[in-house]
Amino acid sequence: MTPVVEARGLSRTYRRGRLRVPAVSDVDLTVAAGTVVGVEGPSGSGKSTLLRLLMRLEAPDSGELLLDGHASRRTAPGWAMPVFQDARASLDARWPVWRTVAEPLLRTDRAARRAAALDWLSRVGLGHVDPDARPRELSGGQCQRVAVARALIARPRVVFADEPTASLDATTAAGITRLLRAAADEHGTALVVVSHDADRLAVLADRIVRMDAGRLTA
Ligand SMILES: Nc1ncnc2c1ncn2[C@@H]1O[C@H](COP(=O)(O)OP(=O)(O)OP(=O)(O)O)[C@@H](O)[C@H]1O
Repeated sequence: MTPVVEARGLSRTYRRGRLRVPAVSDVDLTVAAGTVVGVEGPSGSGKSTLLRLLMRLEAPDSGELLLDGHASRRTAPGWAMPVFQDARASLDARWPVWRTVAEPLLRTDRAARRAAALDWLSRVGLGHVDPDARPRELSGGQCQRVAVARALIARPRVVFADEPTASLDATTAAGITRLLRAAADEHGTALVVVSHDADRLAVLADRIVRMDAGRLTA
């Protein structure tokens, strides 16, 4: 079967003055449908840069990235969903949270979208939050859960998540971990999850890879 994500020799170097900082060096990574790959590694080892390359938010200096076997830049809306490290900044400050959660449900009518969003807010443990609240009225961890709900609501083919449980207490983090795992098991979503939390990754991931100074080790 064609992997959902196939990276070959991805490299990305940043310029800092006269210096060249190799953030990601010659990374090969394959992620099949229904599998969760955990990415761990020390701060500054290139994990977030790798995710941005896989999401095609940045172009690599060299290497190849195939998504569902295609090298073209465009994927269908909602095909790949992100959960960014700074969740609040990734949410539209002007939108009520229900609308943000429902955003990937492109063609559904408004009442159905709102109902689905309320259901997902409840699944991520935000059933008690006003669905018309704006992100500034929520805590960082609540914004993170809004981002997870938005990422999963339309059953995407792949989710790229950067520290999706970092600002959550242990019980809430366990609930979010179960939802991510269920997306893989029940809907065949592929997930790439960056986390500093080795225990959580051990529960969530089928395979854990480690970034070290831009290089990937098994
Ligand atoms: N936009 C940028 N411009 C210049 N250098 C950058 C940029 N983004 C990242 N870097 C550098 O690339 C390297 C990898 O950074 P990256 O954010 O990918 O690491 P990380 O493993 O995600 O770190 P953390 O765990 O702290 O989030 C670091 O040396 C960082 O300073």
